[in-house]
Amino acid sequence: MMKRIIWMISGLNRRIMKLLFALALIAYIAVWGTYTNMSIQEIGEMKIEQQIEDAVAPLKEKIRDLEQFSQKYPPVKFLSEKDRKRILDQIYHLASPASPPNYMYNPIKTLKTNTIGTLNMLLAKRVGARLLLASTSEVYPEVHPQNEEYWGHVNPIGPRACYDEGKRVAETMCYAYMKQEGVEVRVARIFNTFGSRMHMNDGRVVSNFILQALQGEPLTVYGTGSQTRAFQYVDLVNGLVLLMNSNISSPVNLGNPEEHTIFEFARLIKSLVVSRSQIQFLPEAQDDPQRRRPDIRKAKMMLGWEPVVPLEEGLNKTIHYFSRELEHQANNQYIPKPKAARMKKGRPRHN
Ligand SMILES: O=C(O)[C@H]1O[C@H](OP(=O)(O)OP(=O)(O)OC[C@H]2O[C@@H](n3ccc(=O)[nH]c3=O)[C@H](O)[C@@H]2O)[C@H](O)[C@@H](O)[C@@H]1O
Repeated sequence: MMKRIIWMISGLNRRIMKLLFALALIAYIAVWGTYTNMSIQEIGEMKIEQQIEDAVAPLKEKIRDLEQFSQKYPPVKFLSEKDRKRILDQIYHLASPASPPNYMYNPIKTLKTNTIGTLNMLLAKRVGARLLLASTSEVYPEVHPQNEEYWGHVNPIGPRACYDEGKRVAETMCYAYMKQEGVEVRVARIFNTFGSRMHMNDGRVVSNFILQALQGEPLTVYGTGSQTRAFQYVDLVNGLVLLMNSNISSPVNLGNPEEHTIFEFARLIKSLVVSRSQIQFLPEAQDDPQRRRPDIRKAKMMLGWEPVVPLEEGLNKTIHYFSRELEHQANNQYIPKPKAARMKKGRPRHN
């Protein structure tokens, strides 16, 4: 074999040998020339590019791995309408100022909350959510006691109209959406509810009287104090949850049927606080409903709900909460003031 190769090389003549050598030399010069013609800057750039390439390579690898990983819950925006899941299995629509001085302060806002706000909530139809509207005893002052069959009697141009007419139209909207669009609605007509964590400047009678009694100020009774109310502790929330989860789509009263005159109520709070405050009679509030007591037979029968916390126990809890808040506020040098309702004309008197 070796002999054969030597024989082949020796067989090439000198001319061919020279030609091969020249070609090899040209090729060598061409490659070296290209390299040496590159500027130092270009060589530097090449090196940086190479370094970037090296750093990015593992990241590219990682992205390829992640792309193979199938997500259980991909972002909602990438899903088709049919596959999108909703969190709102239920909506509690409780928004609205509730204290008369508050809702009368900005009647337009009160109306907007109860009308436009309720319409917005009724977009529940888009997601198939069930909507519970917090309505009010204010839809029916006039007959006594109030059961759900009574349709109410309100003054559409009075100072309370922004609230009670607002709530009435909110109920109307709910039932229109129920009939036309199939929205599931629940309507709770809530009667005078109070409790710990209510705002001290709320302006309703419970917070006003407790605050006045604790601060040694006169308890302000509007009118003669012979008007009545029935007060419910905030454990009423259990009634809302039961109603939401029931199949009752017609309105249901939630409240405590234990009825007191406002004067009796002022005396009760004075004694629970052990306060030396006087009772002061101010002019009657305009359009003030004179008698109110819920008929809660429907809630008892259909929801198995009735008030659990007795009035005095609920008041004691609230008094305790308010006195702690007052201590806290005193440290911050802030003195809360009870808010006054809109009055008929007249002079204050004391008993
Ligand atoms: O909870 C209800 O069923 C409804 O009734 C309340 O209205 P109202 O009962 O007039 O609430 P308060 O402001 O607490 O007044 C109760 C009674 O106490 C009187 N009052 C109020 C405050 C006060 O300092 N002194 C006083 O004598 C009022 O004139 C009224 O007769 C509110 O309108 C709503 O929050 C609610 O929907």
